[in-house]
Amino acid sequence: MASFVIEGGHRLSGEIHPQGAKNEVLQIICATLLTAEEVTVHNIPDILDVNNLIQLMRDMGVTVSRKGLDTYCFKAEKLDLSYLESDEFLKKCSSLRGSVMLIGPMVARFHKAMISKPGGDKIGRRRLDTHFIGIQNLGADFSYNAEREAYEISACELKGTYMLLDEASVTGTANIVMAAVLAKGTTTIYNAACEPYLQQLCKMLNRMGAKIQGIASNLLTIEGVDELHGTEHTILPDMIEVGSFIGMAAMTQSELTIKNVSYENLGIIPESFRRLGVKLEQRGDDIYVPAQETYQIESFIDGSIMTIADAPWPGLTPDLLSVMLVVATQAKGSVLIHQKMFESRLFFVDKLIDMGAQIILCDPHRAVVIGHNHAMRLRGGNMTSPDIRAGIALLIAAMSAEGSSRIHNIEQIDRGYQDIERRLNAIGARITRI
Ligand SMILES: CC(=O)N[C@H]1[C@@H](OP(=O)(O)OP(=O)(O)OC[C@H]2O[C@@H](n3ccc(=O)[nH]c3=O)[C@H](O)[C@@H]2O)O[C@H](CO)[C@@H](O)[C@@H]1O
Ligand SMILES: C=C(OP(=O)(O)O)C(=O)O
Repeated sequence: MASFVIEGGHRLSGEIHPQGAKNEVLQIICATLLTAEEVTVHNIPDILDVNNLIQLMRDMGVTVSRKGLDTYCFKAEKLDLSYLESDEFLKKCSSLRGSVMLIGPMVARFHKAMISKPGGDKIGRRRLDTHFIGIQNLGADFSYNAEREAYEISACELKGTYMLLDEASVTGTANIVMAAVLAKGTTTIYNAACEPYLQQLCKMLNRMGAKIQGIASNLLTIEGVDELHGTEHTILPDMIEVGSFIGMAAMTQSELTIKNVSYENLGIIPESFRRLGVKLEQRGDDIYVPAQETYQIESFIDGSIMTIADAPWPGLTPDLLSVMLVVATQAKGSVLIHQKMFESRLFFVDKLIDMGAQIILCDPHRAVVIGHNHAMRLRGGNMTSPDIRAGIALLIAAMSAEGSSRIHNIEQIDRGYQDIERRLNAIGARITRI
């Protein structure tokens, strides 16, 4: 298990470029299974989760060739369907959340799929009902093999239908869309998730010959087609990384320019940081964060205490709440951070409390943060990263802290942030991997 040693208290300066979006690329790679033709994908981040999925595709028989630093071609002409029944395949799926999105394309094109309980962050219950019920509605049979702890899915033919999802699940919507594009007839999905990740997936599928309407809304209409073709696709900048860099600049009182952020796809993220008092400017497609000695949390119009809460898109993504919570520890004022979606994502605050932060964890979903207004710096600490976003939040805390810190289990950070210590050291951080 690798660790980071961080010497805190160094200001950052200069420019940083966000990587391609992890949660988009996981969907896009799975979608390449929907055609026998070549799909070229640009701006693929070099991170653990993505590399594991690419390897899994190769193991399944997909021809994958690297065409450039961040460009790959996928050709799923023939698959080794027997591999999909192997223990090795199931074991690999269980270490990767994105693997759940193999079901939709596999059932649509090859009429069968097998999947073990997918991995990903241990941040509370992560049920798969939306995926399973949606694909069952299209006509697939699911059975649970208790001995192998795996689901077996089969379908002779998928048929379009109307469905109202019980929740706007991101990967669930992607899975159902990928199944529906090759189903007979029309599928209507209401309460669909509509993050830029999904908008990008639907746009790519349409370029491949799919007929999807309602992109960017929560009502998708999909007219099934007989087959899809090859295409080219470029992954958007990772909005969670962009938000992490905004938080990092504010906490370390640094002047930073975040380049080519695709501002129109950031939704409410910039405004949410502004509500914490963080100043930032849109400059073309960049975000400029000036060095700020202090930032003051806003109140609501009626004077009541600010709440930052997650919500399905276009609400605030839950993946940035850990970073926003850390930023609040040095703000002027108080804020309630309400993580509605996941029930174990706030427990990392005990580490921040050890570092000197003033936080009251009210219950698993809510924490009140009373900011220090930079009057007292956090102290360096020794901690373990419980999940990807708590990991980056702790890294931000350590970069702003007095003294040196150690973060263990940084594989969690590597899951989603490319070459992070090299990129941050290039703008002034002092992080060593050991
Ligand atoms: C690989 C990937 O893309 N992972 C992302 C994806 O996970 P994933 O697709 O697994 O997450 P879901 O959207 O299915 O749901 C996330 C959690 O929120 C709850 N929920 C969801 C929708 C809703 O309207 N109400 C509600 O309470 C679910 O019960 C679940 O506990 O979306 C999550 C929510 O943005 C992000 O945190 C993950 O980074
Ligand atoms: C929770 C996340 O990832 P995953 O869904 O892969 O666990 C995340 O990206 O913040």
